[in-house]
Amino acid sequence: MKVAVIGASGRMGQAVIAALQNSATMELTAAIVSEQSNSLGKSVAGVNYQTLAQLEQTPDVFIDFSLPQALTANLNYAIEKQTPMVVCTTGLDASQRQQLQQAAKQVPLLYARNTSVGIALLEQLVALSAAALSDADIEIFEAHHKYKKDGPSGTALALGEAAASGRQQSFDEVSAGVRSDGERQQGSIGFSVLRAADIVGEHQVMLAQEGERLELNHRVSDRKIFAEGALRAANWLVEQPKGLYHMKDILALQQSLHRLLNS
Ligand SMILES: NC(=O)C1=CN([C@@H]2O[C@H](COP(=O)(O)OP(=O)(O)OC[C@H]3O[C@@H](n4cnc5c(N)ncnc54)[C@H](OP(=O)(O)O)[C@@H]3O)[C@@H](O)[C@H]2O)C=CC1
Ligand SMILES: O=C(O)C1=N[C@H](C(=O)O)C[C@H](O)C1
Repeated sequence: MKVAVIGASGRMGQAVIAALQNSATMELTAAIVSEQSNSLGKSVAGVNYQTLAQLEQTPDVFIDFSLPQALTANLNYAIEKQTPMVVCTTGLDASQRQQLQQAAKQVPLLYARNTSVGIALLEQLVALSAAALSDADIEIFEAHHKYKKDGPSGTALALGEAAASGRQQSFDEVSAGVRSDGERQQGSIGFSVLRAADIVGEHQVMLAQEGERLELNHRVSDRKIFAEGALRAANWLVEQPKGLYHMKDILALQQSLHRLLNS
């Protein structure tokens, strides 16, 4: 399978390229960067860095770990070439999320703010816990490396959305955003953000009640976890009809949880 990586020069782009070099079935055929990139004129894993406009050979799938400002051009290209795309970029605003929905009517897209299996499972556990502990105060903490541009992380927001959906609430109505001062409003979901050194990605969801609290933690110490998840997503996506998919669709976690809860 021919794979084009968008954001190829970045931390995640490099991790995906390393994972592709270990794959028996998938190969890197294009390393896409921005028009301003310092990497143009250089190569990686035997492939020259190039812009999307310079791409000559259409791949079987795109894996996008770039930045929000690249989204529109990336989606338009995927539609034009009728090529599935795994979108892993975070920090998208509401109109960009809307663009994803629209584009998915024309081409298969998988949107994953976190491609690890652990976070896909954690989202299900958070929805379940939020429903079961319906009065608990929910707070979400995330920690990442000092270069991360967006915050709260895409994963933290996805976990907040999972908690709200577990309580059949609208996330926008219950989200308190990043906490600063003032009393906590009952039923709100607050976020705390830490940026330091080389932390790869850590998330904690706390469900606190008087006298006890449940803490659900996930820590990634190596970006190959995200890279391998993205390859798994790409492998799965190329077999799907147009539509918008998520990691949970690949892993069928909802069915497993449902079976367990009903056994
Ligand atoms: N879903 C997941 O599991 C994960 C998602 N992420 C997300 O992935 C994204 C990238 O993270 P990370 O690798 O750390 O970030 P980096 O800043 O290291 O990499 C982003 C790369 O995107 C490239 N880029 C910028 N604009 C464009 C453009 N218009 N077209 C093509 N490439 C472009 C830049 O390359 P150049 O300057 O050379 O053009 C840059 O190297 C972030 O949104 C992050 O939150 C991160 C980890 C896991
Ligand atoms: O920028 C990162 O590094 C990460 N971004 C993703 C996010 O915003 O949730 C996923 C991961 O935690 C690493």
